[in-house]
Amino acid sequence: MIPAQTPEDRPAGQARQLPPATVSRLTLYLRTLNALLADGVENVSSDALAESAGVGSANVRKDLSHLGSYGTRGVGYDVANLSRQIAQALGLTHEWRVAIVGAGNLGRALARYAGFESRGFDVVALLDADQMVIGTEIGWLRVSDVANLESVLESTRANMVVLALPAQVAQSVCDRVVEAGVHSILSFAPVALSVPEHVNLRKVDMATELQILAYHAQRLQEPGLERDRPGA
Ligand SMILES: NC(=O)c1ccc[n+]([C@@H]2O[C@H](COP(=O)([O-])OP(=O)(O)OC[C@H]3O[C@@H](n4cnc5c(N)ncnc54)[C@H](O)[C@@H]3O)[C@@H](O)[C@H]2O)c1
Repeated sequence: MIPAQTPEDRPAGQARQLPPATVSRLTLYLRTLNALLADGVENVSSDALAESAGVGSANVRKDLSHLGSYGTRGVGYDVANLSRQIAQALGLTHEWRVAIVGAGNLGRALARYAGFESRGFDVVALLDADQMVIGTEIGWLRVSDVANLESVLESTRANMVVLALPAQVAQSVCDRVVEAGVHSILSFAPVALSVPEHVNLRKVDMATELQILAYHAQRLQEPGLERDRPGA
């Protein structure tokens, strides 16, 4: 995920636009580097980083060169330094406060997921339209009424919104989110949403991902075809 940033939000020195594939791979390197840090490892080679992230080592060197990081021959990359650089490039040194709209199966699961906080995302609000759900506690959050969306976004200082809503209401809620000034939106709703150009909208569509996976799985079974892997 690419956190949306206004120029004011952007940490000093981070002005460069990174290729989307690089951004995706940086998140993988960061996860690996954080695990190495936790194990007290100080240096890592591009080959080792490539292997643990499941990408080619040429990709690693190219991606990290975008950050101005070239490593030292025979030593590799300084783990702590590189992890800091990647976190900064991804905007993770910034405080991201996430509101989830839709407290159904998906919204509740996301709200309970403990892994967001350690990666710099604080879930600060959960909202729903159902009177049976509003006021209930999920994890440590109390579900707010979506009728108060604007004031909840303001009081929690949310700067990212996740839409975990039925398709038919997603656009109208999305419009309200944008109008309220939140310009980073991740949507799980199976519908195309339109947003103004200055808004960063990302869509997660698991069904599409599964279809892509099915396509690649089928290719692997066809003899003589190029063995292209998803994500390779
Ligand atoms: N992209 C994916 O990979 C993926 C995977 C699973 C589900 N989904 C989609 O995510 C969405 C949520 O799925 P789910 O299983 O949690 O559904 P769900 O029916 O369990 O939950 C939807 C919730 O949205 C609430 N809601 C309805 N209208 C609302 C509004 N105007 N404002 C606020 N809340 C409102 C409902 O009260 C309900 O609690 C659906 O659109 C589903 O298709 C996407």
